[in-house]
Amino acid sequence: MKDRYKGPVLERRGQVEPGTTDQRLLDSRGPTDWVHEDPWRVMRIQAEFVEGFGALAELGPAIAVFGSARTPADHPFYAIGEQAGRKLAEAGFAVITGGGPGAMEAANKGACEAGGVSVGLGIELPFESGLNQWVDKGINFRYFFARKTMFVKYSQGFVVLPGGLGTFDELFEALTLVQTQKVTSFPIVLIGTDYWQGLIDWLRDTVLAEGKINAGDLDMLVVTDDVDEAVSLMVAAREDRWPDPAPERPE
Ligand SMILES: C/C(=C\CNc1ncnc2c1ncn2[C@@H]1O[C@H](COP(=O)(O)O)[C@@H](O)[C@H]1O)CO
Repeated sequence: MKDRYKGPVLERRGQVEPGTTDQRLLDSRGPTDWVHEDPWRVMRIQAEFVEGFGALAELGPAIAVFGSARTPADHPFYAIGEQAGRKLAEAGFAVITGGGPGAMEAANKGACEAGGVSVGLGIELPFESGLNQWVDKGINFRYFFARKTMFVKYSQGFVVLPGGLGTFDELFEALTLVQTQKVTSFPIVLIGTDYWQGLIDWLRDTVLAEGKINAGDLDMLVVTDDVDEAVSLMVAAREDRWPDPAPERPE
């Protein structure tokens, strides 16, 4: 039996697969199981990174706004989300959200109505709701981890409105990246003191007290009810990072 090379892979004896790669590509009558297998998924994952990087590369300074998908349009936090989107846009930031309903929709609406750049990074979910109507540049991701890379790579700060597990996931990922110095000068502002105070107390009284974080780690978080304060912190971080003239993002 001859050696068989498939790209860099050598196959011999019982490991040799019948047919050639070209045959498998061109033979439409072949089995289709491969579309559900990991090597094919890797290509789709790669494609999500390529699409995301390509679509967002020239976005300019941007802030991600996170928050509950379940915030109703008549809730005060919807109005605060809208205000945050609007004021961030007025300060010259693109606004990036998860592109879904609730607090995400509110921030996109504020940014869009203020004439800013309103971005939605949606996620394919079993109970699909699609990108909200206020997203002007949208990408729908299959994979959470590819989508999360985009939030961090293309935002210079996070504004976090009250939310549930999805919001916690995004918040704690950002905190971990700052703590481990994977990202620098990255302000994280939680809006809604009543909502977040319990978490802050637990982080201080239990997590810090048990030595699981350093006192300085708590300084990563600013908690406020004031959208203007949140926006000012984002502007100050932008000025620190790109002091005059207008910001140009490094790769
Ligand atoms: C629950 C419903 C729709 C969910 N649709 C979502 N679309 C886009 N992004 C989402 C969605 N759900 C969660 N996310 C992400 O997590 C954060 C919100 O999660 P939470 O658990 O609601 O706090 C948000 O920032 C998104 O990035 C139907 O109402």
